[in-house]
Amino acid sequence: MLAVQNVTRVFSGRAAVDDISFSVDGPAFVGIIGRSGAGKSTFLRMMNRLTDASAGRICVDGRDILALRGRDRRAWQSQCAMIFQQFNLVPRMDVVSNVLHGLLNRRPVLATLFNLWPRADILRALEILDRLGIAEQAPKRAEALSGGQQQRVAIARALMQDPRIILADEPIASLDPMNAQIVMDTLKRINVEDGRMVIANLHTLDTARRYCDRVIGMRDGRIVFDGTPAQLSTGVARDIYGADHSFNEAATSTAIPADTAADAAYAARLMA
Ligand SMILES: Nc1ncnc2c1ncn2[C@@H]1O[C@H](COP(=O)(O)OP(=O)(O)OP(=O)(O)O)[C@@H](O)[C@H]1O
Repeated sequence: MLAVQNVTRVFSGRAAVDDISFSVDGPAFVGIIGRSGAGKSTFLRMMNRLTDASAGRICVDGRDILALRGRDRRAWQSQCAMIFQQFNLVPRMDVVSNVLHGLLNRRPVLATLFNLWPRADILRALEILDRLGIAEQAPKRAEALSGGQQQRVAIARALMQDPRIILADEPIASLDPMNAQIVMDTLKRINVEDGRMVIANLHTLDTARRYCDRVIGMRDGRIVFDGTPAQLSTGVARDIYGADHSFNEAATSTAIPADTAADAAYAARLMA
């Protein structure tokens, strides 16, 4: 399904992503880990065609998406939705309108400018919000929601595009542990129930181990680990992060403290 072949991106003579290759056969949940500056965001941005590659190919079902131009490039961008650490919602706009903005490229510009959406689109947006457990937030301004709720709105906006692949760039880096779990559970549900591939840049090892089918470790633009969560030992993690023996996994943990069991139960209900 996805074949990344010798992809490189150079900025000012320095490779941010340096000749990386890997392939993914089915709609897996892939986590990319590595310390700051390893090249994780640059890779996701190349996948989404927000950043051009300097060399290489990214083939999806045999088609090199790096070669797409104009309308084909925009069509690809709507098939591969992006979720960001800072949610990137329009803060003063209501939630349902934010979700509808997932359709921006597919509806007449003038209509979207005046926030005039077909009834079927509005109903679909509400259905998606309901699925993600935040339908009651639909009329509120996005800025009135908690971080976890805002990230779920961003996921709903992504789903509105009906994408094949969801790219998530540090989706939980700004969230507290409980909201981080709800957002990760939501992404996992979409992966499992809808069969959409998820590729997520993650900054915590326990999250990568818990949610991913496959983990790719990057260091200085290169892939230095590609395996299952079970293979991601502390020693391997130390290599990926370029840390010495003082490297402490717990410091990167987003585990939920025991006294928030009720919140965890709520997250579990969402998964049911
Ligand atoms: N537009 C740009 N112009 C110049 N250099 C860039 C640009 N984007 C990224 N870089 C550089 O490329 C390298 C990789 O950056 P990237 O953001 O991909 O890393 P990352 O692993 O996602 O890190 P972080 O977790 O901090 O976002 C860094 O050295 C960064 O400074």
